Amino acid sequence: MAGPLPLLTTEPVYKKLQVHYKENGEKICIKELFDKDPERFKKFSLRISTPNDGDILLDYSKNRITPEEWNLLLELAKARHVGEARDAMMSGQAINITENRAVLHIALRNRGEEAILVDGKNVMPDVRAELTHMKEFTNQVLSGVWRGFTGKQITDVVNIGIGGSDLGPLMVTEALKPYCKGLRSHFVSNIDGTHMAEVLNKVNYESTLFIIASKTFTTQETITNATSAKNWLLDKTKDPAAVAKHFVALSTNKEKVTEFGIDSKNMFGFWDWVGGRYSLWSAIGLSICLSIGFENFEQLLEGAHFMDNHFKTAPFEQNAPVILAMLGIWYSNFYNAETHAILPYDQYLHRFAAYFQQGDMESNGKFVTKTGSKVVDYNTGPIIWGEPGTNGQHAFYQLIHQGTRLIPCDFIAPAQTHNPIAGGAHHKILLANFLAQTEALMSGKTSEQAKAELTKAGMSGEKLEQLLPHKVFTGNRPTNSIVVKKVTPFILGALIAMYEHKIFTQGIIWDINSFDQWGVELGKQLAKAIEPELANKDNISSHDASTNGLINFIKSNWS
Ligand SMILES: O=P(O)(O)OC[C@H]1O[C@H](O)[C@@H](O)[C@@H](O)[C@@H]1O
Repeated sequence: MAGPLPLLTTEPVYKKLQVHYKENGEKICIKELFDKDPERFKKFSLRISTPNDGDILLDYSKNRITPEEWNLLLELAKARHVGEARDAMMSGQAINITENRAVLHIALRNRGEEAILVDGKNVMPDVRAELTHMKEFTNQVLSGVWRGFTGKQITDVVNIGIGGSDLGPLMVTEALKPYCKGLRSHFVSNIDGTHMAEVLNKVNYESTLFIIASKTFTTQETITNATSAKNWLLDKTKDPAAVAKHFVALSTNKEKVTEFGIDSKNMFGFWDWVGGRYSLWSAIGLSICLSIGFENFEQLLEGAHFMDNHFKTAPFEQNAPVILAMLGIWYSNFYNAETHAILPYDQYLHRFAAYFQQGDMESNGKFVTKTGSKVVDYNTGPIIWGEPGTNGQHAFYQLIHQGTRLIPCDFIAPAQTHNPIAGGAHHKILLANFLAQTEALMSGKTSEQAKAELTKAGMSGEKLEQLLPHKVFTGNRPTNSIVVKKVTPFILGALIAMYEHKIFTQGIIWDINSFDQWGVELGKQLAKAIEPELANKDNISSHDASTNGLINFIKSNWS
């Protein structure tokens, strides 16, 4: 790619999209598009066939796009050189420019033979060696060869980490519970002592393995929590030798791991080219391996690798990450949608949206372009949120259906459940609700329809007229539906990678660096300054009046 990208809003095709939006945007009626074109579902949906886990269906036909806008959006992806940027990432170039690092989570799940070079060195032998280390350790723990200090078999695993060293393993462990081999998994992230205390109450020191997960091994929350766990163990065993049997570390920082007191042979490494929020595929996935077994973890990697290949080779009009990305651009940058909801109709995926809050918002929550200028006339990353269906339906869907904001939603549903209880009745109801929601969001209910219903129910006159406007649904609310056969490790890996590459593509369009996270630093710095001020009860006056007032109020409540 020759030189830096021009400002997004000066791209000729972006300008064309602006004209289209101005002339058409508010007039596009999804339902009418279906009426006009019986082939619309066929044209605006994509089936990706996996080798053994069925097809992934992405139905994006219920969106406010006509073929004209869609072609322009795909043209925009080309104009922004998404293909070249993708190839630069996948070939190990230092695309994380503010940290001068490659971005190679794809190497962690590369199942092919090809070399991937960073500064001229093939990283694949190291990746494979670490996977072998993880496999051996997992098998030792699961088979009972690895035992606690007093000879008991391990029954509980506590992952201590935060952000990318917590959310991924937690989300995947929950999502793949049906594949659990029997160990109980716990996750401690919050510095709030309650989180650690509650877990320690549940486990037995003789059969508990602590995994200290931290890329940097300097994160205050994690090191404080790990130290408390270590002291708890030492308090019970009265023997420092116990640490070697109950603590392992996942990190890029050998020196700090050793300093903490964990033997380097109990350390699983990774590299600075693995971003925290893209690290579940690395040693950070050890708690996943211990939960579902190494073979299933490999299936997760296989699924992600499959999606990497899809992203790499499929033309943009059939490329799931690019399609999702460009739809998001349409809503964020033209309709000014502020948020994007991820709504999995699968209880096991209950942390999926939370995981992508970090994945998306830490990646694309940036206001400075790669060349350092301020983004002034377009929005970057949206606010990501969501809860599993049908819980969300009974909580916040009211606003999605009848609120004043436009909220594009992704619905994710498996055709088959892992738990077909009551003869499969639950799953049929769940699926009926998923299908009904996307239909309702698109179709809405006109005043005439609502009136007919009220009349049928025996209502008339002033009462009917009063109630009528409240019963109207404007509809035309856009949704994507992502349907899979079943949430297997392979499919989950593919879905996660699909969203990762969507985020990547949007970052390229917006010309921001999706791979740093300076925004988390300022709060950390200021907390360090406040900490000593909480050492005693003295009145504080070194901050603004509000911060002083808050500190002094807290202190006055210490007795
Ligand atoms: O794994 P670590 O180094 O403990 O970092 C944990 C988290 O810290 C910060 O909040 C950010 O840098 C996140 O991206 C990261 O995931």
